[in-house]
Amino acid sequence: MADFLRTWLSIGLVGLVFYVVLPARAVLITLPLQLNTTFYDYVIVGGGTAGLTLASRLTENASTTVIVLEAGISDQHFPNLQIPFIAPTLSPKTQVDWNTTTTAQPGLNNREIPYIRGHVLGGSSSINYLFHQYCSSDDWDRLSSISGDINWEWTRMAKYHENLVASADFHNTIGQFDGSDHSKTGQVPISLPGSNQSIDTRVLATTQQLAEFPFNLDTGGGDHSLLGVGFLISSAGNGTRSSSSTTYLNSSVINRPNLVVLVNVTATMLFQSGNSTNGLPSFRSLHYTATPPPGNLTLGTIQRVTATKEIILSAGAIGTPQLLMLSGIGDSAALARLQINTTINNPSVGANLSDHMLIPNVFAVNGTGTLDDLLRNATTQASTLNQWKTTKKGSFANSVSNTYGFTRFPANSSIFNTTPDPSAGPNTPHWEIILSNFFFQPGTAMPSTGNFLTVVTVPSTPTSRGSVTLRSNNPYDQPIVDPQYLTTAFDMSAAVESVKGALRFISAPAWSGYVVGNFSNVLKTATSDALIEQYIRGIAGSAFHGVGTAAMSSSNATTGVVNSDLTLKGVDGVRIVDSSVFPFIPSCHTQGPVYLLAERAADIIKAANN
Ligand SMILES: Cc1cc2nc3c(=O)[nH]c(=O)nc-3n(C[C@H](O)[C@H](O)[C@H](O)COP(=O)(O)OP(=O)(O)OC[C@H]3O[C@@H](n4cnc5c(N)ncnc54)[C@H](O)[C@@H]3O)c2cc1C
Repeated sequence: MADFLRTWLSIGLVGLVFYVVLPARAVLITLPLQLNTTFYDYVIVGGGTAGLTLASRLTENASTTVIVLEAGISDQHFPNLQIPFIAPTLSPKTQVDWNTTTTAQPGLNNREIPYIRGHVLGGSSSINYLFHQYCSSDDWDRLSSISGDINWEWTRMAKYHENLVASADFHNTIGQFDGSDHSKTGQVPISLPGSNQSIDTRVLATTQQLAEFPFNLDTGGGDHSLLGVGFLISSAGNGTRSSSSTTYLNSSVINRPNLVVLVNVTATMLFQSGNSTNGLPSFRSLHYTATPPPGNLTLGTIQRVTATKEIILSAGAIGTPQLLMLSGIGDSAALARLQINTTINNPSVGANLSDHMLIPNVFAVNGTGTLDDLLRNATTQASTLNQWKTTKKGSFANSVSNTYGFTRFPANSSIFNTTPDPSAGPNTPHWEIILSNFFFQPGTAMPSTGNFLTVVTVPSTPTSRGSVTLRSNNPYDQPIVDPQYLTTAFDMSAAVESVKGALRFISAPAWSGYVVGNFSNVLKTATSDALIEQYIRGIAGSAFHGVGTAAMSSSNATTGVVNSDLTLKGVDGVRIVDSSVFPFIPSCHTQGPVYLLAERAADIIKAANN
């Protein structure tokens, strides 16, 4: 999708840069020489989803000093990040993406696929697709049980909620969400779709016609079951993206004298600055350099910064284990092969990578209300862009979907014959269905004519586990990202069942005469599970929800990277707060869980240091 959208939007986006005026926010520091000191209470590596949440919360106390080091650029120069609908054009292979590619994936016919992660202030929350939920209460309860910390239970995490605002067009949203499930005092504005799409009524009719896909009044998860199909809640307010940068780092926060945000700098290594009173190695200093241009591996001038209280790693599920390993914290045999001295031997660092897959199933439809012509027609794009610029309404104010949902496999499903149910509990989905009113098949050129429906499916509880390892001891070298997609029998069966579920969804009477046929010739002739499997291996991609590479475990566990209070095991002075600490992938999109994690982390850190 990204390629064709970038093409069709290129003219409009150029226009946007000139016309959209961003709200005034303080200029971020880009040169280390501008710093007054190299000592701060907290040094946060990564100004992404979790990192900026923490920076904002920790500097609420005016006497607490914080520096954030962000490898990417400032989001303030990229107003197109704010337009929800064009999110898929922001990556891959752009200035705001790390441009990481996976290793050849055996489960995907040995394809190497883009592994997108934000390289910009706000991190992945600045470029993601804005789906927003908190996953199931079971997911949080499992985290609590694995970590041995009751405070990760959903009932105790629910207080860290978002701020539900009106839909972009202020339409009547009664029947589209449950207001009692949402806080109005949180930091991240979220909202319902601002404009109807022609397929919305068919989707809703399907929930009446097929018992398998009941209507879900609220898809936010947490207090409300995720199961069923309903309206998408987006991390957008008034038609504009809510990222961790636009929300937690708003103009009043960025102007705090006790907060410094340094962009375009890459942390390259933590180093031991002493020992704690109980004999653990203390890591409170780190090295960083100006971020080099892509592909430049020559080490730049090294700067040093020291935390008087803690270093907090929020560099994401790839960046955090990479930095740990560069610092000698990881599997000692692997580190030795790269001439890195081991300080802490912990083979769990970088292991256990878990990610969701996205399977885009495209169907030709008999109808003209799709958004395909918007994608093809420059005049319509220009007027839609203009509508967004002037009113923050219209198709560009919405995410790529209005409706979606989650479902479980029946308890007696043959899929459980060989693998016990990997879900966190009975209210946790096994797969997700997303309805998009246009052609959405990453990597495939959009047909020049025709109208399409894309039914994306996402298996929610994958059991395949991959890894992040170092390619070399050069901090600018991309790490080796190997998610091992679809390498378990359960994951392959779940993927096949999700596609069959998508086919059942569109076989409801509501779609009769509308869906004309499969776009994919492979799916068209896939008359057996084995053939559907082949189709999936050729088409599936990442949903960019990687977790698990610095997994949380109880303090007496023999595996894992952080304790339940997010302190790095075997080390003094370091915590990890980002998606890498989830030992299991939450069953929904991951930014909501990351925000909650970071909110609680801020409370833990404040309590520990007061
Ligand atoms: C394309 C895309 C679409 C997605 N869509 C959705 C969605 O619709 N809904 C949803 O819920 N989730 C979505 N996600 C996932 C979600 O956005 C992430 O799980 C979440 O934002 C991760 O937060 P994080 O804090 O762990 O990492 P990030 O937000 O990625 O932050 C990590 C930050 O650390 C910086 N960094 C890394 N290494 C270093 C270093 N050495 N020095 C300095 N800085 C460093 C990075 O540049 C980045 O800014 C999507 C992700 C992507 C990439």
